[in-house]
Amino acid sequence: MTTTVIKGGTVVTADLTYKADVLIEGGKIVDIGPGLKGDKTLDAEGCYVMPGGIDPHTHLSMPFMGTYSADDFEAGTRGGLAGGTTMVVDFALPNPGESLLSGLQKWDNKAGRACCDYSFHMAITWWSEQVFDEMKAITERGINTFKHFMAYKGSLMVNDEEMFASFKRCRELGAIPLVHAENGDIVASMSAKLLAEGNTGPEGHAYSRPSQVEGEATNRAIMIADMAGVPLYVVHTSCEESHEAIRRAKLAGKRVWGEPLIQHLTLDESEYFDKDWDHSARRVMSPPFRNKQHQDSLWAGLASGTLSCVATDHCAFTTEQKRYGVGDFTKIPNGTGGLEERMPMLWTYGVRTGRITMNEFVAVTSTNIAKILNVYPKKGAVLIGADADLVVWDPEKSKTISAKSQQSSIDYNVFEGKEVTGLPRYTLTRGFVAVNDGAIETREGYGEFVARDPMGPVSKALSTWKALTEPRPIPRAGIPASGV
Ligand SMILES: NC(=O)NCCC(=O)O
Ligand SMILES: [Zn+2]
Ligand SMILES: [Zn+2]
Repeated sequence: MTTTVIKGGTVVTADLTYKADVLIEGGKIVDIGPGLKGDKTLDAEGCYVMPGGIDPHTHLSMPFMGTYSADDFEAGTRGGLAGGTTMVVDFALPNPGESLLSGLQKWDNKAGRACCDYSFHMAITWWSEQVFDEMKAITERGINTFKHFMAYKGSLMVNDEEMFASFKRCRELGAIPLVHAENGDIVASMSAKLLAEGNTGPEGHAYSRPSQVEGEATNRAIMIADMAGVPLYVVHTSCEESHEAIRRAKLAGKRVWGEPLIQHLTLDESEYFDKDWDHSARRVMSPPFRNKQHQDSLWAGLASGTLSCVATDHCAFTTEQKRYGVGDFTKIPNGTGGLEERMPMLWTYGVRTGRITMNEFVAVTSTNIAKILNVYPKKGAVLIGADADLVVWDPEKSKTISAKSQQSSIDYNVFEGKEVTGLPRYTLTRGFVAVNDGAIETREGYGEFVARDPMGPVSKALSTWKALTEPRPIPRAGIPASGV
């Protein structure tokens, strides 16, 4: 078998920084140390050798709001690799009333085109005995996370009773529930009022989803998860109110993780006040972009560890698709791109500004989520035996982000014109060099499904603690427990 050596670089992991070569064989890391030799050499002089990024939140070819998100698994993962991401986790979305297994089959079919490894979260969009039963079959297929939409009333949204039932099932199975935390009833009511008052433009989207809507839902989901006895992962945490709820829960010993998006960290609400309808509509996503105070809160969360992972929620729509919502902001397909930009933007606005360290960068782009998903150290690590999903990061390489040179298939880029410094020289997916000295040489269909076992360390610990402390009957002399 041929070997590849990454030579002369500095290995950067979530907790260490040291000079070493990395030797790869059969898609795995087989040695780390000085003076290594291989059949093929990749020059990493002046570069950092880091675990490839894991994006835990994408929607590729997602049927949504009367259309499909425009980037499929090929274009999405090609963009990811171009920006240093070597694994994506997409959401399998059965329609309400549809079997989870048939929903999964559809995503299996689409993901066959992926250029890097991938996994799925399963969405719970309705509740029944069938869903309860199929959740077990889903975990046996290597999926240990279940997503719940608290928003999108009338389509994907589940109510508290359904969420509580599903969370309890997650606990039995050792799985982790995820939530899109926005109060869908309030959003629907506020949207109707705004439209009736003539607020039909894209800014209406932001007005209909203030931060309280997110803070309330986040806190509610945390409390429901605590009563069900499961950990909770809150996707796209965008504001202080939601972060506050997560922070408070963490300090109280609850097992909760928050996931800010690169868009919320670096783009703000002023985008919605642009005079150009297309400009504003292209940035419509849920939750919407927030103000600088909320952004500061998210950055502080990454630095302090109260927020855990930076994702993209990559869900790209063309301008033509966005125009479905001319005259009614509730019809603008929600979503933005970011797969190619996540790592360079976070490096530029996080590491280069001193908001986070290089090791924290690795933690929040890769290692933390690998641990949460229970795939560490196969993924998210530079260790002997780990998959050779690596990025050789050139901290001096710069570019200006532009739709003209992007991998995504859409006609604009929400980060257009941003100058980034810090880009991959090489990106390796299980040893295959998909980005070669900046050239994109991805292989469609190369990606493999990554199965994830349930009952990861946190689920196990919390389950043990909840079993120890659960309510018990008090034995009383002369009173039978059965009441007979
Ligand atoms: N975030 C967004 O606006 N679109 C994708 C679906 C979701 O995650 O809510
Ligand atoms: Zn969402
Ligand atoms: Zn999403």
